Amino acid sequence: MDLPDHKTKIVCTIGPASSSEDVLRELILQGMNVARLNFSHGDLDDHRTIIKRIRTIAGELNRVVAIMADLPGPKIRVGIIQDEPMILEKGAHVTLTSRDVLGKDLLIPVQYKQITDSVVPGSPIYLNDGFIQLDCVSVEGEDIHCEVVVGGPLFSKKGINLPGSQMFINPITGRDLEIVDFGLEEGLSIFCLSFIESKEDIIQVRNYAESQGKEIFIVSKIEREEAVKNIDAIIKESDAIMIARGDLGVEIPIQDVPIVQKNIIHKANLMSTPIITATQMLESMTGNIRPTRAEATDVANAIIDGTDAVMLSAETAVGTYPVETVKMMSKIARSTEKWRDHTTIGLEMMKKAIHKMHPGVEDMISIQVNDALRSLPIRYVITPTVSGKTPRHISRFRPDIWILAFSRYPLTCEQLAMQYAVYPVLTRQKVFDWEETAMDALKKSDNIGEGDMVILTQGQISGHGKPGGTNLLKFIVVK
Ligand SMILES: Nc1ncnc2c1ncn2[C@@H]1O[C@H](COP(=O)(O)OP(=O)(O)OP(=O)(O)O)[C@@H](O)[C@H]1O
Ligand SMILES: CC(=O)C(=O)O
Ligand SMILES: [K+]
Ligand SMILES: [Mg+2]
Repeated sequence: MDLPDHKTKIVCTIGPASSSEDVLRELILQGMNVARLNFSHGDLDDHRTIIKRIRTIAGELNRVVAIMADLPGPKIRVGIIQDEPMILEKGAHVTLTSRDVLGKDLLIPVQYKQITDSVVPGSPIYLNDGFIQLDCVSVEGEDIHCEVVVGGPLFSKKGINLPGSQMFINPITGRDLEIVDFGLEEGLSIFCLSFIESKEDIIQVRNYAESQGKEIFIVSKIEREEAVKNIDAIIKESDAIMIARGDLGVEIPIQDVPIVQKNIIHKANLMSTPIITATQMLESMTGNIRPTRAEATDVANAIIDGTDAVMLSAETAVGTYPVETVKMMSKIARSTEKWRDHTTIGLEMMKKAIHKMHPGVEDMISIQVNDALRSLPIRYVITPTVSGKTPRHISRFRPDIWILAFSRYPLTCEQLAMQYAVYPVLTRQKVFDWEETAMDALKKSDNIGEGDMVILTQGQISGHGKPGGTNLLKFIVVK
């Protein structure tokens, strides 16, 4: 077992800068655990090729690399601008139009027919992740006349945000479901839902996959005010959460993003729901070999907040230094985790909060394990798992040793790839004696020696041969 030197997981968006075999291999070697494919960009054939390539290389390197399909959702975009960029000057008058035209002479096509119903005079309209701001002056047929409040260069296909305006598109689009079909055909199980507002959006996609006999793992992206309001129900219904700060930082006041991030991470930790912090983490490394101090600090703070994974977007999709960026992220993670190992603040807070909920057997097991880790020289926690639940429960305390999650299920292993401190190990055959299997694997790879102590969690198999919940802890001293 080739255990990494940091326990925070790294998600990389794969794009033109990172889809070659060489770069993918380096990304994996430097610490990428999850490859994110953004289906807002690229065509399906390209994505299919990249999926195959990632699987081949991960297999060669004997690493678990999860593949995550990020669905476009109802993101509104600018159409095609003829002479890019179109320069929008402060105070200028421009026209957005839902007509199917090429963008030129301060006329900007928009790929959302009902934009004329969504906005009213006075509505703010943000372009390009909020870098450009327009105010609606008047709506006339299919045209919206606007004044530029904050100017800048505008390129084709950039996103449009209409915070506070009523939207007339369902968060789950027909295109999203087509991509779910494609993903299922390619054997993917992890899907990110963009711009969802309530748990019903999650249920809709889950039911859609179920109607095809497939179980999927849903990462709910929090990037709308409505989703922040409904966060408790959304976490309950989701398999994982992503704080998608790119759109979120335009949809809600940017100064609220840090606190929303902290609150959502804490809630997700309590529910043992894996959480990804995304966007602009090392943004300046898209073009520079080193990040800013503020960016390095942002990555560290997200880890201290309790994030399971940190995500790279443009940095790895289109940046000049994709491999160096992942390397930098790994280094920041390692350094931050070293500090965490000397503090018990997180553990105590989490224990208190869990006792206040209605803890179950697995909650108590996870507390016991983490208490034991503090008092005994334990090297690993071994958690045989079907669904991934037990390793997730233990992981939320952010232990300083690895949780080795042995599973027969490849999809469970993939889904655990985004979980802090969890190292998934795929077992090829049905295992009857987990103690023997796990100890053999550890000894074979020199991860353990005589006198070392490990914890094994186990569940009982019910009369029907179905696995029950974990309810046993065993302390093993290696002989
Ligand atoms: N498969 C791809 N092909 C081409 N460019 C890509 C691809 N994936 C990402 N990119 C580029 O990388 C940039 C950053 O990626 P990111 O996933 O954050 O996209 P986005 O469109 O800003 O976000 P989202 O659609 O998730 O809200 C994008 O603006 C796009 O230019
Ligand atoms: C990742 C993403 O969609 C965002 O940050 O908006
Ligand atoms: K997307
Ligand atoms: Mg987004």
